[in-house]
Order: sequence, then C-alpha cells, then structure tokens
Amino acid sequence: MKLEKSKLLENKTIQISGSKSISNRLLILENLFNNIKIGNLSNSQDTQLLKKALEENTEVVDIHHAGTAMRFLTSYYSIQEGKTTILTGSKRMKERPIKNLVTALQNLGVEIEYLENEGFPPLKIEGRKITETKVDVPANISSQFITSLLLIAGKLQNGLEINLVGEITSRSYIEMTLNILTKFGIKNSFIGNTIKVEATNHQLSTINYEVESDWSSASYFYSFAALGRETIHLKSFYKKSTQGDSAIAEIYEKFFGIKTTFTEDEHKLTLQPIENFQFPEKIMLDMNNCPDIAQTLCVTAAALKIPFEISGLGTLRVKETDRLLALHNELKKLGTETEFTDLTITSISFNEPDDNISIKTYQDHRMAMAFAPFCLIKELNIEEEDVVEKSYPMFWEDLKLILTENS
Ligand SMILES: O=C(O)C1=C[C@@H](OP(=O)(O)O)[C@@H](O)[C@H](O)C1
Ligand SMILES: C=C(OP(=O)(O)O)C(=O)O
Repeated sequence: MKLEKSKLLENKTIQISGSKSISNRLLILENLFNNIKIGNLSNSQDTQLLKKALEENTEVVDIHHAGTAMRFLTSYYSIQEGKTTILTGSKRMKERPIKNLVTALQNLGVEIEYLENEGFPPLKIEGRKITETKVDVPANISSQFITSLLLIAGKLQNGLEINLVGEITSRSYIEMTLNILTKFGIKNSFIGNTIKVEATNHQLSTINYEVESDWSSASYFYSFAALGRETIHLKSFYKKSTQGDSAIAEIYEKFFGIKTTFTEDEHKLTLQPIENFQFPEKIMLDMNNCPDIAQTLCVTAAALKIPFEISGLGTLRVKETDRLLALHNELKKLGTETEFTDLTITSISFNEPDDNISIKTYQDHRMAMAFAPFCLIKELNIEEEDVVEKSYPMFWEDLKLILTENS
C-alpha cells in the first residue's frame, strides 16, 4: 500500500469492529454452553476462521495464522468425547509454541500427539471426558494456554484448579477471560497463583453479549492523533473496558498528550491532542500487560524522535513474526536505530528517514498498521498490505476517512 504524505482530517469518526479476543472467547463458550446472543462480533479473519471451524466440525482443521483460535480449539477438541481432530495452521503457526498447553491437557488425561515437531502444531487430538481436577501450567510463554483451559473448565465434571507456575505474562487477558466466565454465570476465583473454576452443570440463563470494539485496533488511531494533532472519534467503546489494550488511552495521554474523553450514550471515545504538550525526554514502560500495542507505541515514539525503553516484551518473539526483530529492522528505515534483548527494545539514535521507505510486514498485521501513521511525517510503502485482514480487514478503507493526501 502506497501511502502519500498526508494530513489528518479534523473530527472524523471511525467505527471499529468488535474485539477479536472477546469474540473468540464467546464463540467457544457459545458452542459449549449454547446460551448467548452475540452483538458486534469481530469481523477479523481470525474470528471468521474460528467460527467456521466450530460450525463445520471437520476432522482436519486449518486455522492459518490465528493464535487464539489454535490455542482455544486445542482444549475445545480435547473434550469432544470420541472425536479425533487434526489441528493445524500456517507455516508460522507451526513455529509458535503450544507445549505447555498440550502437556497440561495430557496431564488431565487427554491423548494429544505432535504430528511434526515436538512442542508445536500440527496436533492430533483424541477427545476425552476429563475427570482430573488440578493442573500446573507454566504462565510465562502465553496467557492463551491458560485462557484455553479456563474456557472448557466449567464444562468439566469436577471443574478445574489451575496452578500458574512462574511469572504470569499478558495477565490482562486472563482477567478478561474470568470476567467473561462470570458474566456467563460460571463461578471462578483467582487468588495468588491459583485459578479455580466451578463445574457448571446447571442450565445457564441466556445472555445478550454486545462485544466492545477492539482496543488493539483503536491504538493505531491514537498514533495518528499523536502525529497529526487533530481530534479523532472512535466507536463503540465502554468506559470500563475488560481489554488490557485500553491502557493505550493512559499511555498516550501521559507520553504524547492525547486526551481521551468518553461519551456514554454513544459509546464514543474522543481522542484530543493537548495544545502545547511538553513531550517527555524519555519513555520507559513495561508493556507485559498489553503486548499487542507495543509496535504502535514504538512507531509513534520513533516518528516523534522521543527516546524509548520498552520492557516486558518476552511474548513478542513468538507472535505472528519475531516482532522485536521486525521492529528493529523496519524502524531503521524511519531513521531510528534500536537494540533489543529477549524482553526489551530500546532506541539508540534518531536520524533522517530513508528516501524511499518500504516497510516489510513479515506476515504480521500489526507491522502494517503500526507503521501506517508515519505517512503523516513522510510518504511510505507498506508491503503485503492484505495482512491487516487478520484482525482489521477494513483498516485501509477506514484510513481513507481520516486522511487527506496533501503535504
Ligand atoms: O488471549 C488473547 O486473546 C490474546 C492474548 C495475548 O497473547 P499472549 O498471551 O500469547 O501474549 C495477545 O497477544 C493476543 O493477541 C490475544
Ligand atoms: C498476537 C496476536 O494474535 P494471535 O496470538 O491470536 O495470533 C495479535 O493479534 O497481535
């Protein structure tokens, strides 16, 4: 996608589709408990793939790049008694770890076989009735393993007690899952490192669940507002969100002077630049709780030439691509040199951007969307633009509503 140097139009409103994370949890629960009417379901490819897999119920399921779908379905198929499922995905999915989840399910009595490499998809899953009640799960690689078990926990004969071992990563996503279980009437507790979910054999009453729009998608508009210094409105969001990425509002107010106000009746956010805002000398931030907005922030900071040191990023290396390496490579083209470890990325220097910038996206939707706001500074090309489909298929269309190609 060739993006000309553009200006941000004033006071435009963007309607963002439902949260991918919430939608994917609801689809699994809907299938297990059948008591929900979902509104504003995510239009992301990941959600569509999960929906299709659940509807078609075939023997071989290819989930492409959808990490949550891969992880959530692993537990889901584990309790489909008497059914054998082969669960596979894209080339990258076969490099994304799943061992901690598979071992937990094996310890609960499920038969799961690795069909290619030990610890990675594809998997052959023999569905079973799980009667065991306790399991240990290392919590430092991906919170999706824990959510996956939590989503089936209420359906197990005796409920489930999960002991989280080690440091807990992406904790906000575990809390989101528990919050949704509570809304469903599935009793749970999270004390210290132990999560307990009660068996839910009784009939649950039907609920209407209106999915809040996706805060990870909203993050790109915070970046546009920070660079373009015009007001943008976003719908449909709630004041108290269950999405950890809603931290973007506080982060962008503190570091980039973008104030968020909320209009209750319209579920609308207004992102308004604070006049004469004094940018910080350095941004130091732990983003372990909101890893999906780390790329957004790094590009905004790079574009504004604000030094940054972002930590808590261990999971970035095993997402759609190695996001730390991808950021390091592509920020260079914007003139920003960085260094990174397994957990951090730090800016070293800011120079002039390249003449002809062409950003590689490494099959990662967030690389494409995070770099797009740089068009407010200089024209650039975003390679393989279709990657945005994974979470935000309308992204390029929506940009047309807020940009004028006019330097
Ligand atoms: O549970 C979820 O919906 C997600 C959890 C996070 O993954 P990790 O726990 O692997 O960091 C996040 O990055 C992903 O986009 C969605
Ligand atoms: C990491 C992501 O997704 P997943 O792990 O579900 O593939 C993401 O959307 O940024």
